[in-house]
Order: sequence, then structure tokens, then C-alpha cells
Amino acid sequence: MTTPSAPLRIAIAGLGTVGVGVIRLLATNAGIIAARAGRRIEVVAVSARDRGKDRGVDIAPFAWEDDMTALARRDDVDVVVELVGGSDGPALACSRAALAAGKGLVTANKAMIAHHGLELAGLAEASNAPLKFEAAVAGGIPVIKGLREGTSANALTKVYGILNGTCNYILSTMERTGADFAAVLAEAQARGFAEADPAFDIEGVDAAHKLAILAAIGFGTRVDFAGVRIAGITRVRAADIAQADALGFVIRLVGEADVEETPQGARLLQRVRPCLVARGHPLSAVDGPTNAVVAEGNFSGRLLFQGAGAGDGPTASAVAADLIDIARDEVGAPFSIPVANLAAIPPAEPGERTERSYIRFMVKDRPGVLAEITAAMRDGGVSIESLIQQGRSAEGGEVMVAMVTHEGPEANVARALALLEGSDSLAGDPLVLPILPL
Ligand SMILES: NC(=O)C1=CN([C@@H]2O[C@H](COP(=O)(O)OP(=O)(O)OC[C@H]3O[C@@H](n4cnc5c(N)ncnc54)[C@H](OP(=O)(O)O)[C@@H]3O)[C@@H](O)[C@H]2O)C=CC1
Ligand SMILES: N[C@@H](CCO)C(=O)O
Repeated sequence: MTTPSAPLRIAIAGLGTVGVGVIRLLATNAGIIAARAGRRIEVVAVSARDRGKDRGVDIAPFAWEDDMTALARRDDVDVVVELVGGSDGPALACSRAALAAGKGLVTANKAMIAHHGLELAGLAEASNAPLKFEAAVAGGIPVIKGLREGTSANALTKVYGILNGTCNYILSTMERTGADFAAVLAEAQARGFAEADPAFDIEGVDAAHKLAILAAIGFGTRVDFAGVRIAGITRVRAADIAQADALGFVIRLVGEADVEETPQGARLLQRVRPCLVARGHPLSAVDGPTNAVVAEGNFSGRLLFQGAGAGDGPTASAVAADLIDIARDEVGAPFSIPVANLAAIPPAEPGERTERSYIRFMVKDRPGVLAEITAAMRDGGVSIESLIQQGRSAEGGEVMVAMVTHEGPEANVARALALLEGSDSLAGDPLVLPILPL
């Protein structure tokens, strides 16, 4: 006769959008989860800032701890689920305490994994404790599992995609409705997609956290968040979205990573930037808070992972999947290979890479301005494919000039723009958006 396995006992630190989502999911799907995990997953204790807050779920059956580190050390807990957020502070303290005590750790905290993932993975290895963070990248999409397991036999050539639901919601809503940036950001915050500090979303930092994690798993490298070149969406105007649309593109915030071989050795390129994406490219149809990740393997070919990148339900789904893996005892090295074997690859210099670009200038509406811009392009070695000046301003006002370049070295665009620096024909810095190849 077999005895039923003991439940997996968990503690949840953080009872916000995701924490409450996890409590709801574990209760709603308890039967399915127990059948698939081989045992029940039971919430034993919880912690957050404000014990008295109405969270829309009953937390009375769970023990309460004010101190998250004490929560992490409880004897009646097997796995700590960290859903507080922030790269340091109580999230990190409770994660370190859990792993040091030999308990499993599941987290959705990409900021913490991007900054301290290697240390935490080292602690997990030392304690032989599981560390899992599926929800940290692309919400409900099983992309970490996809890269750690599905493509594990491949050398990846490239990983890229739409990694921030808030930015995608803002860009696609502005595109569809013409609404104002600030109003759409407020909607994303109200719907629970945005980070506690939404500057992390709109300035590209959140996508960079996720990209650094994906690159580490995809290429077997040490997590290098500092090596990610980051540009957010705050400089994209409604007029750019309209201009891109007229040219047959949408604008999306894209994170991309690859490893290139140079005469000096391997170099890791990681960058997050708003890009023009041609209608017809799989990423152009990714709307709202949806995320999509493309991974190109040398045997698998191009794989596309797509789904909800944020929100309580999808993120809770990823957290619970990690718990089920732990309950089944199906865990491996957090970054797919042991920390000591991850490669330290220096960051790449992108200047010699070639691409097509969209360049937008706000200029004074007066004779000679276009000649000045095109001369700088010529002298920088940039070949112009098309150039559009929008309407006439009121006398002496600003007008928008947008151009699309032929494919050429990125360094040439930088050189051309340097030639225009300080020109009093320009009203503000030009905006350069790369055109994503098909
Ligand atoms: N929201 C989403 O769609 C997604 C979020 N994530 C990640 O999941 C994590 C949680 O996000 P989310 O649920 O949205 O965040 P919320 O801001 O909704 O919730 C955070 C929770 O942590 C508690 N908390 C915050 N700071 C402290 C502190 N200093 N001491 C004690 N408790 C604290 C809060 O307590 P109280 O409620 O009492 O104030 C709250 O319960 C983050 O790492 C986030 O990046 C990942 C994927 C998607
Ligand atoms: N703020 C994040 C949450 C999911 O990681 C986003 O908008 O994508």
C-alpha cells in the first residue's frame, strides 16, 4: 500500500497583484494541481506590509509573519514564494534566508534575478535547494522552461522579443486609439501590469532585466544586466506612431541578444530599444500586454513563444508551474548549467553592425534645414531611402522630418547625427529607431 505524499508547504511573501493571484489559482485548481504534482500544494504562511488590508481573498487560514526573513525560516515551510518585488530590500533578504535554510525559492522578481541571480543560484546549489523564476520573464509564457528544456540541445543564435507588457499596451493602444501616452500608462497601472515604479517599464529597465535572464539561459553566460544597452519608449511620440503606420510599420519595444565571434573572442550583444516592426513580422501583431519571444536554434529553427506577459492570472500560472515542478522533484540548475560553468562574455560594440533606421527630427521650419540634414547624412556615410516632411508649421514653428535609411553601419548614423549636434536648425535631439529585419 502506498501512502499519499506529504503536501508541499509554501509561504508567500507579498500579497499584491501576483501574490493574491497565486492564492486564488492554488485554491481554484487545487484538484488539477494535486493530480499533476502528485501531492497537494498548501499555503502555510504569508507576509506583506499591511496585515489589515482587504485583499479580496481570505488570508485568515494562513499564519501571518510581519518579518519576511522569519517567514522564510519557518520550520513548517518547504518553499518560499517571493512576490514582493525590488532587486534588494525585503525580497532579497527573504530569498537569501530561504535558500540558506535549504528551502526552495520561487520568485517572479526579474529585478532581483537580474542583479543577484548568480549569488542566489550559488546559494541554491550549495544548499541543494530548488530556485525557479519562470514568472520573472514574460509573465505566463513558459519561455524559461522553453529555453532550459525545449531548446536545450541547440546552440542558440539569437533571442529577441517583446518583453514588457506595459510598454506594449501603451504603444499598441496609442496606435489604435491615438490616445495620449500618460493616459494609457495610467490605464496599464490600474490594470496591474506596471511595476511599482512604472519608470522601470517605460524606460526599458524591466525589459532589460528579463533580457539579461534570457540571455544567460539561452547562451549559457553569466547574467550581465550592466551590459544591456537600454532605450525606453518615453521619446516616442504619437506622430512617430502615425508616421510608422504610414510607412507600413508598428513601433514595439524589443529586447534582443546574440553572441558574435570577433577576432578578440566572443562578444555578447544585449539591447532593448523601440523598433519599427514591419506589418507581417510576427511581432507586429503582438498587442496589448501580450509578450512574445523568438528563439533561433541551430537545429530547432525559429521558435515563437507568445502569450500574456503580465497580470495576476498569467503570472500566477507561471509561479504555480514552478511549484508543481518542485513538488515533482523536477528541478535542475537555475540557469540550466551550474553557476561556475557559465561563461563570462564581454559586451559587444554594435557600431559595425548594419541595419535600416527610421530617424525623426523636429526642425525649425526655414530654408536650408533639409539641405543641412541631408549633407550630414552624406558626410556620415548614411544612404537615405525616403524622406518625409510633415506639413507646414505656423511661421517660425517646428515641423517633423522623418527619414528611412538604407541598410548601413550603425556607427555611420551616429557619425551623421554627431555632425548635426548643436545645430540651431534642430529643435531637440533626433530620435533613431532601428527597423527590425524580417
Ligand atoms: N504584476 C504583474 O503583472 C507581474 C509582476 N511580476 C513581479 O512580481 C512581483 C510582485 O509584483 P506585483 O504583485 O505586481 O506587486 P504589488 O505591488 O501588487 O505587490 C507587492 C506586495 O509586496 C508587499 N510589499 C512591498 N514592499 C514591501 C515591503 N517593503 N515590506 C513588506 N511587504 C512589501 C506589498 O504589501 P502590501 O500589499 O501590504 O502593501 C504587496 O503585497 C514583482 O517582482 C514584479 O516585478 C512579474 C510578472 C508580472
Ligand atoms: N511590469 C511588467 C510586469 C510583467 O513582468 C510588464 O509590464 O511587463
